[in-house]
Amino acid sequence: MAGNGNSDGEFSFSAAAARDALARITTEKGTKAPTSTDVCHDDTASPVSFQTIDELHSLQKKRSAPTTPLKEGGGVVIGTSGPTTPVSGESMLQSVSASLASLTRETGPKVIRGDPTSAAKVSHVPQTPTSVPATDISDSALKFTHVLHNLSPAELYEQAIKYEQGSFITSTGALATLSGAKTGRSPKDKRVVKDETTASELWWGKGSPNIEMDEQAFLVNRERAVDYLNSLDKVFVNDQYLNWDPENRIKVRIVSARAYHSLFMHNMCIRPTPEELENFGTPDFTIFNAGKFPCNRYTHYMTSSTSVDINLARREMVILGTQYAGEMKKGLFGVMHYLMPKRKILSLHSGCNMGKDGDVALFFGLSGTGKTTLSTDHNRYLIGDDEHCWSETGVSNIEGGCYAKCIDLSREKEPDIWNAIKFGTVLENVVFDEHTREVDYTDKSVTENTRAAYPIEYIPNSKIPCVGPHPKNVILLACDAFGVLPPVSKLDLAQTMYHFISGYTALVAGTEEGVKEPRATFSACFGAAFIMLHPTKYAAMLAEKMQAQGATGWLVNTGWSGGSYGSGSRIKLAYTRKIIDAIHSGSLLSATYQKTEIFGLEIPNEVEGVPSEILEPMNAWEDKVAYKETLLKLAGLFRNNFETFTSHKIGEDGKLTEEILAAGPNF
Ligand SMILES: Nc1ncnc2c1ncn2[C@@H]1O[C@H](COP(=O)(O)OP(=O)(O)O)[C@@H](O)[C@H]1O
Ligand SMILES: C=C(OP(=O)(O)O)C(=O)O
Ligand SMILES: [Ca+2]
Ligand SMILES: [Mn+2]
Repeated sequence: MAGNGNSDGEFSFSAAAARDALARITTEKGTKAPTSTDVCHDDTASPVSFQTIDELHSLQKKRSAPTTPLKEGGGVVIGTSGPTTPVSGESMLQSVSASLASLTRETGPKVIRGDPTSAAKVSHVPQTPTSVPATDISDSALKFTHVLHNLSPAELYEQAIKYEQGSFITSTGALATLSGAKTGRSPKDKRVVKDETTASELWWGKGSPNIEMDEQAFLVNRERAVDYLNSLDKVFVNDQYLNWDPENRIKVRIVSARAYHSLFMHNMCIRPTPEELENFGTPDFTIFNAGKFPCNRYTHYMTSSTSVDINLARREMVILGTQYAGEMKKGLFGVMHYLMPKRKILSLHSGCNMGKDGDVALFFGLSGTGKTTLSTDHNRYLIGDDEHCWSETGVSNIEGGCYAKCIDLSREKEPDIWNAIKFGTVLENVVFDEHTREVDYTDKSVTENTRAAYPIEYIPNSKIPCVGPHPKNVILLACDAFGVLPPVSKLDLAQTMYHFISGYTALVAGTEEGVKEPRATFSACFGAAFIMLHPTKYAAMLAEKMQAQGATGWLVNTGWSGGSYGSGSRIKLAYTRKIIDAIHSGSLLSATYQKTEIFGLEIPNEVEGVPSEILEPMNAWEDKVAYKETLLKLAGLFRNNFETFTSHKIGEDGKLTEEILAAGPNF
């Protein structure tokens, strides 16, 4: 019989022995309380060291060892039964108090470490010792804010389940949560403070994701968020890092109201060691996530009750009116798109993995094109699924976790993602069986954008630390729902830049209301929503790096074949994986190629494991006239989109700019 661990395969259990193991009940009556020597026990039961239920409970939890001893009577409050983690204590609390301080009143919040419901003896936390005129004292200054600092996943589970509606443990141990009314990002509600510096540095105007607000409006929203957070019994504070490149690591602090948000960022950012946390000091960037609380439309620049505001000068981000956790991750990505190019480092909206021989591939693409799915490859080391940096020395992941789509997730097609959905993983907006807690990944009742956020080490072949050498292949992913782009084509540098700047994908608008026209999306650098500078700045850096490293560009269509959405079908994931394998191995480089009309793309005649009929898209279409019309239509959309860039020079090289302009469709 399997499972009992006996080497000879036998299982034995003596009922008599088990009965004897029970401590005997003493029935003796007497005035004196029984001592351990009075209690009759046999040699299999050990003496108990507790006399009361409270004592028993106090034995259950061992205090986490702080890396430095906390001062006796030093004023830092540590909960005895509330969640605790080893940190620097006093300096951390003072730093958090400074983060949470109102900018309009003279006294900051009083902060205490630990859960407000814990039985901890609460003593005072030292505040900035200013003597405040009585008229400036407000009730909010008299109140304590409990700080739950860098809790562990287990502690965050307990917080979520106790206090946040819609939090459940699924059958595989993940934490199912609801993100509330917003189940995706709100790009129209993004605001960036336009000041003297950012006015000239950032990309503003048509096509730009940066919608302006002024410093004053930012401060109004900041105060709103901080007052909201301080009005709560407790706030969660995460101190973590971005970027696995140690030279260019950024310290981030996330202050939030929900355990869901804290666990999400615990998984998505880089987790500090206890020693690093102790020496964390002042963060480089702080998020105030008050997403449960709306912004006020009477505030200048506000057009809805949602606002995601970035102030680069203050190094702060404020979130009001959306609880979708992805705002925090992608908001920080935007900040990196500003900070990194200043250091001559290129930030990339791409997945990244590495083969056994150290060959690195980047996977660019808009949402839903396959960055996460294709970078998670059992035969390769995962460096990251979404946000990277490319510096003088190679690539590094910005994050410490992955954020995978779960809709229609299957164990067969995506085993590593499937297996990563376990204890510690945040599962957003999925539907599950109320009794078994088994998740139905096909259910879109809450949203189609169901997600799993897990630490990168949950993928068995992740590369820790998440860094690698210079990329050999740069793969541009497009999910072409028109079905006219080839499943794979090899690009020269000018074509790579043309398609990088275009940032094309086409998805289907609404799958529910029957067959609809695919909608083309062009998003510069495959991530216009997150870039801060003009797209040509990133493009020039990419061209320079690809040229210097001799990297090859590829365009891979992970969308439709044999017709547009409705008549054709999505290219099988198994075929796309074969195509990607052939790129990684280098075998696709030695294939014979032919050039397509209009787009001028080089397509291979053969790819191992892929039916050759589908490699030239026209072959897969029955109606050749419809194919040609659709192709021309898409070419027109590309041309219109690129018009805004025709007046821009890419880098120093005037020749490259001309070549890029010529690398688009010809018709
Ligand atoms: N041929 C294909 N190539 C890549 N992904 C595919 C393919 N067919 C279906 N899919 C599905 O499309 C989705 C791709 O999404 P994802 O990898 O999360 O994109 P991104 O990370 O770029 O936002 C996944 O749900 C995946 O299962
Ligand atoms: C989290 C996101 O990334 P992606 O869809 O590319 O995985 C997003 O765009 O909100
Ligand atoms: Ca994205
Ligand atoms: Mn992704």
